[in-house]
Amino acid sequence: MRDDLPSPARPLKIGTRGSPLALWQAHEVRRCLGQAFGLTEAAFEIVVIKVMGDQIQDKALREIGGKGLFTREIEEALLDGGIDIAVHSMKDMPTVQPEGLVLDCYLPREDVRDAFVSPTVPSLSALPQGAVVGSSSLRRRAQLALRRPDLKLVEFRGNVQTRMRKLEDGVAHATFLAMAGLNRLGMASVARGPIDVEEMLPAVAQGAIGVERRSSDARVAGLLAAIHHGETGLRLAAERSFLARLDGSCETPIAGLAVIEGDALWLRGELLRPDGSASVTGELRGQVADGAQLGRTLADELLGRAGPGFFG
Ligand SMILES: NCc1[nH]cc(CCC(=O)O)c1CC(=O)O
Repeated sequence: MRDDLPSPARPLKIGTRGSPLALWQAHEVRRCLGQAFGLTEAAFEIVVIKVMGDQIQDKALREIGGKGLFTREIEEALLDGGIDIAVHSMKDMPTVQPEGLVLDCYLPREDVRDAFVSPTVPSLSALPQGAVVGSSSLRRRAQLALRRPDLKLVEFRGNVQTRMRKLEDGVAHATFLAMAGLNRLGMASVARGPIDVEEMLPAVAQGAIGVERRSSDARVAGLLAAIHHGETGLRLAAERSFLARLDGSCETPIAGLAVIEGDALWLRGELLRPDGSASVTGELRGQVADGAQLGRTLADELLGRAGPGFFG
């Protein structure tokens, strides 16, 4: 193994998108591997890869459609050997990986909650009647429309700075961002605070970073095993099997969250109509090791209650 470690002469190539959050995540994986194996930064090379989802800024992503808008080019680089590992926000990852790739390494999960962000309004419940909220997340839009049909929703994309500028310009009174991203970028102060998961159930895998590799690469598998966080993996196994059973895509508003309490895993899920006119929620508890099965069972239960044509 020692002979196989990355070195400045043969660096491990880490593929990532170029956004500030993506770069932070890639640096964090480098830091964890460096610490686990006593390697300096020179033993790694960060390779920034442009993805389709970053190049289109003027449209809601669901209008462009298709899964993997943030991952396809990175996975192609992994498959053709241009990079050795790929670092992803698990929230943006399709539930099925391309032939030849595996995703079984997760860093410890950050805060899973959404943040309420507004220059003028102190909290979600303090939003006045008819206030304008910016979000392009189908889940957040549907959750808000369900609970607060009086609010006006407008599309909102771009990085944190762009969104803050739009708020300052009065384009909307408030927006939502993941606490995880804000915490990682040292920007938690832009948030008024986290929203309880009881009030807004987060996206499946929110706050989790995953590292993908080639299935055939035993050397890299050994490196990644040393930094894998087991509890995060068990939680994501449940959440992602829930999502996979629902065939969750960018067009379906779905929320899901698993937490581990001792030997028990507690999975909550929510399906919404995109216009927020209806939702079905449910929860299941079971053994930690049965997470994937719990996810499928909860998905089937919610789909049964939703009935055909629920998503419209
Ligand atoms: N869809 C974009 C995206 N993917 C991951 C995060 C945040 C970090 C995370 O959930 O790990 C964000 C931005 C946001 O929702 O605010």
